[in-house]
Amino acid sequence: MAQGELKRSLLNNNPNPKSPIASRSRKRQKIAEHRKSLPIASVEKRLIEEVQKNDVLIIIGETGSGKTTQLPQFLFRAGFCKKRKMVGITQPRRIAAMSIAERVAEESDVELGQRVGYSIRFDDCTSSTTRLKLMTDGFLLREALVDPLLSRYSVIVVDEAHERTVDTDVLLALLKDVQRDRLSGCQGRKVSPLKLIIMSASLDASVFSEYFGGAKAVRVEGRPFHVDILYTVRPVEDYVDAAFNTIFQIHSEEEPGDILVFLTGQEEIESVERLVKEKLKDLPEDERKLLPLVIYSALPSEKQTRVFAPAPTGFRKVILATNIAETSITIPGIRYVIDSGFVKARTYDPSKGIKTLDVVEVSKAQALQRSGRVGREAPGKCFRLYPEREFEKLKDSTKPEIKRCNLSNVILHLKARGIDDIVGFDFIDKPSRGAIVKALAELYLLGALTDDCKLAKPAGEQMSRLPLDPFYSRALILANQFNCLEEMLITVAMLSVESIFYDPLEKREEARNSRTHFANVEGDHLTYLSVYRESDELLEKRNNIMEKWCKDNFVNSGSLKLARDTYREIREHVEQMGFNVSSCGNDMLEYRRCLAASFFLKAAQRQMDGTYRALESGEIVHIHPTSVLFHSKPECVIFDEFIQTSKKYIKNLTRIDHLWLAELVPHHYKIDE
Ligand SMILES: Nc1ncnc2c1ncn2[C@@H]1O[C@H](COP(=O)(O)OP(=O)(O)OP(=O)(O)O)[C@@H](O)[C@H]1O
Repeated sequence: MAQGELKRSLLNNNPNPKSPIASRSRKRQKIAEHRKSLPIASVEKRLIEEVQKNDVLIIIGETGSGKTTQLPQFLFRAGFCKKRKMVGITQPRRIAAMSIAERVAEESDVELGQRVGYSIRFDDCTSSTTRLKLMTDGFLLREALVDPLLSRYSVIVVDEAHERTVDTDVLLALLKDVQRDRLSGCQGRKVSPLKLIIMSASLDASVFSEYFGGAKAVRVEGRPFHVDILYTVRPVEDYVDAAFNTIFQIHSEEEPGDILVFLTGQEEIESVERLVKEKLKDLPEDERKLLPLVIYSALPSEKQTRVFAPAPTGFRKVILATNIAETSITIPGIRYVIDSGFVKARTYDPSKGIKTLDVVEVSKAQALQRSGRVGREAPGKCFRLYPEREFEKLKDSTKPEIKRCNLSNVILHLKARGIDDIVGFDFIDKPSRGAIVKALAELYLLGALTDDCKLAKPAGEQMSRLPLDPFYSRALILANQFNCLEEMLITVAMLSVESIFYDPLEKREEARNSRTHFANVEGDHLTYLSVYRESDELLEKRNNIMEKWCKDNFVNSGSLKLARDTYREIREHVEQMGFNVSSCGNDMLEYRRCLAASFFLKAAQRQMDGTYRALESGEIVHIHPTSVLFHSKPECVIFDEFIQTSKKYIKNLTRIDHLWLAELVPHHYKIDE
């Protein structure tokens, strides 16, 4: 964003500049009073003293006690932003970084993007005057590649550390190094020491304390308002049904106030949204004032932020959310939370390269965070759709993501920072040796590492600079040689977002029929290319018909928009790397050969019985029903994803000639004798 440019209001509750001065000052006064009443307000002095005394401080406080919004302002007041230094506050999620920045700007009575700003992928709302910067932990990790000492920051606050995302874990490890390097005046530069604050409401402080050599932990006692926790008497048979019934029970029996419902994924959310809308049609006029809204990660930011806007007068909002709304954020007006007790969790089996997406029980820490979305502005209620005895049996916390994900990206990042001993690296929780070895081997085969496991030049360096899965980065580097970079940029952008197409359950047939004109016999990658190109032509004509076009073709408009943003960002990256973005025109053969050379570790061959064998792992797999190749079943394909749901499926496929593999990747494949 251009310096100083103003950002739209996310929360829709910024003072209207045209409103009378009196109302503005009333609002300011209200905010000031509210801030004073927060539990953290009474310990400002003590917290600042602790930060001054300790290089690493762990702060644990109840949800809503004011950690995230107040601590940055305390630090600003205490002088940590003097000499043009910044305080950086990281969040695991984009939506939290944006909405908290807006709240802190409002409380500080400054324009967003000036003293208080945020930086997330695709959206930089900071300026040269920014002193308090909210960002995702992934964003700070990338910044550390450019500025290894993070020299512009005096303090980094890592918020919601209990989530233990892979980015949080790697960031904490790097920050430990940065602190040491800054103390020892590394790289001949004099940089003042870096303070690190780790925060959460549901943190096992001992893990972090030990990791940082006995770091001090302080507790902020108290929460703003009481929350009633209600459990079911017996386990429910179907939590989606139970959630639906609870929404209407609250709507008819409880005092006014909005409802936040935690479900597991987009499909579930859409189905409850539909059910709610249908039921509302049958209700008498005066009982219909319920407004369903949805929020999940595949929605573009501007749609996600709709949940923050107040409901029209007399209406009650019911927000159907995934765990994206579980931590950090305050959605004004929420008085009731419904916790299904379930979440979708990703795991990865490195030996087979297979991802699993399972619906699993939440941990106690997650249940606590969910109930913590109420009781922030007023007393609230949390309806847990499971009995109390089931709650007691839940795991305390979720398994750290680093122990259940593909490590290629992490390793590439560490290598780019000059860290070569990955097995000996000081992770908070060490990933298994097998997972590390597998990722190292994969990176070597993809050309990112040399045979002595050093970052390969230039390919490995280029791959580490691209904010992408290493397979996609390789595809872009090769596409530069195959003269199909334009097509590959689109492909990678489309593959980087969640489900471009949506198939509503009751309209599955209609959805598939409406999309047949995009379908390409060679596979899904070319099909995505057609969708993108058609949307390009449409945008050139008229922007406002895009939504309708998406609806008619069952294209997920949110995902398409994200893909278009991703395209622009990656294009900028590759251009900065000196690549010339050329197109292969109609020569799709070269494009498919490029895909084969890029995804050669994800190739599968048809078997006599119509199933496929993944050449790398030897696993028997099936073409996913959403693929355009589901019926034609070509002899050999490359795929993007290997995922286990009801069966082992391969998704996003393109037909290739198996002889290409030996020709294009002779170091890995040999021609059959
Ligand atoms: N956007 C907002 N609109 C209205 N009130 C808000 C908003 N953001 C924060 N608040 C108020 O400020 C309080 C403190 O919020 P803050 O996010 O700092 O708490 P926290 O301790 O970090 O909570 P959590 O552990 O859930 O992240 C909330 O309880 C709420 O009363």
